[in-house]
Amino acid sequence: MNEWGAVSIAGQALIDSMDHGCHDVEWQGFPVRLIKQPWGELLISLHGAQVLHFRPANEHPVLWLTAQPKSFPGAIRGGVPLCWPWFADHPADAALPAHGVARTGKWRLEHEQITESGGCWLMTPEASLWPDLALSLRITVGQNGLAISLTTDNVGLQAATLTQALHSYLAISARNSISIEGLEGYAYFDKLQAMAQFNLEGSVDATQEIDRVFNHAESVLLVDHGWQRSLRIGKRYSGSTVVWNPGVSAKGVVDIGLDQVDAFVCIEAANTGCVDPVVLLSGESICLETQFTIEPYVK
Ligand SMILES: O=P(O)(O)OC[C@H]1O[C@@H](O)[C@H](O)[C@@H](O)[C@@H]1O
Repeated sequence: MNEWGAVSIAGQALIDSMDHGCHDVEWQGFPVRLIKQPWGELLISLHGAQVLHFRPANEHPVLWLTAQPKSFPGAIRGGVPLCWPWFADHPADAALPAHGVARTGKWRLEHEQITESGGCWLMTPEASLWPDLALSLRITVGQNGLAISLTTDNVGLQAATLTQALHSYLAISARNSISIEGLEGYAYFDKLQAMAQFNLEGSVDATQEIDRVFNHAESVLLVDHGWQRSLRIGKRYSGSTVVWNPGVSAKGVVDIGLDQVDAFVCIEAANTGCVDPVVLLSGESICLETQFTIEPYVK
């Protein structure tokens, strides 16, 4: 527990050791920008342009972060990894890394603006991550919470197809203390059943392993009865909502483990191959966005 009575994240000791302000520091061997302000805390990794941590003042963390990341330059589990320019396995080449190349790419901070109630950060890759596709990331903190927008521009001469996700690891008090609202009645593909298609009857049960891609373009409400918090997960330009928790499959996964599987659920704004792959003509762009907003808790 920290001074606000909130649960600590894996990087909390580092955050607590720093003064208010903005700092370039190292977390577990990864270069990060730590922003500590009266409005809250934000930790951004330059490796992967990944928001690792966000906590508005006097709140529990919004995002979960592993305490045992793979060594640099591996993919960091937690926060909001960028899956791009493909989500899950590459459709044609199994040798390519799952979830693409953005989450392990080198990024730089182009612009930072801090305000009384939040701020804005613009990031770009240090070098092109994929032929003919330019990428940039905007992170915005305001009174309404956190928004992350990933913009892809087709700077080539041919049309390009991509899939992508903002793979949010949302911190929770416990899996059996939450409800996930807004997906009822929607069609989904179940990765645990060879991508068979179903319609969701009732609400999502995330107390056990779950790996589903919903054909769903709306927002989701994550109600945490343990923390008495409602978190709205909004999005733009996304027709797929992915819900993932590894359940018992986390056993032996070094950067999760069975002790942590109860501490998060992933609800991801995505464009997936089975629902809404994106085709960008030459000169076109798409801005995939996810937003996290704390709303009044209603039992
Ligand atoms: O271990 P990774 O590559 O970060 O992926 C984690 C999970 O990410 C989810 O988005 C996928 O639906 C899962 O199938 C996958 O296991």
